Amino acid sequence: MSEPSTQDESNPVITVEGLTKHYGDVLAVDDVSFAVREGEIFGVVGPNGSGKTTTVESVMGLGPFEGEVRVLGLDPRRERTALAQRIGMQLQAAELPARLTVLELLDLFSTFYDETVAYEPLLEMWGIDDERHSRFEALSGGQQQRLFIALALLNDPEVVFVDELTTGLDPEAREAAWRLVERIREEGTTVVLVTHYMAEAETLCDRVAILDDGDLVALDTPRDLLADLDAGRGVVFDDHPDLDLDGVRGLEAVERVERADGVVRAFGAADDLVSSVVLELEGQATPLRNLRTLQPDLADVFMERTGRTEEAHGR
Ligand SMILES: Nc1ncnc2c1ncn2[C@@H]1O[C@H](COP(=O)(O)OP(=O)(O)OP(=O)(O)O)[C@@H](O)[C@H]1O
Repeated sequence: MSEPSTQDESNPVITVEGLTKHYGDVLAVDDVSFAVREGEIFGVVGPNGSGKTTTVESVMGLGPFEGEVRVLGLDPRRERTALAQRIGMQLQAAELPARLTVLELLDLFSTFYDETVAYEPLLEMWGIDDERHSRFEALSGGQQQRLFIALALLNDPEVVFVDELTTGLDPEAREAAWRLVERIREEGTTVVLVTHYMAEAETLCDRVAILDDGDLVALDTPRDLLADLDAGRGVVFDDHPDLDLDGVRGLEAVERVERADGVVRAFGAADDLVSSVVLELEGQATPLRNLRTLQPDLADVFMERTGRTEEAHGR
């Protein structure tokens, strides 16, 4: 989980107030408000169709919306051209001409900006300097990710928008992409990260806005969202007919015991939950098997706020 954030709270780089967006009869974003602080990784999280892309596209000035939005002090509807010079957007593979080389792509995207950084340090920094003459289609998945980031940083933006960077990547490539995002922030750039992976948001983001069906259902640091959870933590182990759970049920640390599907789950918020359960069951003839802990995560926060699992919605 991220360390407590150290951003300047008095200086939001993005403010969103009452953002509302309809596509015909579909209410895609419903009265959403939040602010993004300078230097943070801000997550926009939620299941498919919850309104993440619509929110971020509105903030970038792509298309009309209702409400008030300021990015770096600019109104994205009236000052979109000026804003485009100061923000970075991560593109999707499908948006790049596959046969162009890395240098040709940098040339192409440079034409959008009044000023760009020098290519060579950028390519070196993201470890694709040896690939400058390679076609996009010939790059490995990891090299493509790094090129997306280099292109998004070509105009030395103050805020960069990263949308589903890790969708479809295997766990190792995903972690490598996370390190890239952290590096962007280390260079002093504010990052707005769109993802439907709750675990990704929990790992990477200083604060997250969780959307569901166009509504903002939670906004805070992952740590505080988890601390507010009623669910507490849990311990789980294999069930056995000879296990007597009365003692466990009576423990001060245990708030609830569930016995179903061949496992026993004991929940509670106390730090000594695990140790007191283990101690209580130690004397019994049946040994504890497959003991493990259950830590609540952002998916539990989503479930508590919406009454649904994220998978159950919009897929
Ligand atoms: N161009 C469009 N025309 C009509 N409806 C749209 C359009 N774009 C999005 N929507 C609808 O608006 C809602 C929010 O979509 P949006 O793409 O913002 O969600 P999302 O959280 O980014 O989802 P995903 O992860 O699938 O991109 C959905 O109901 C979607 O079907």
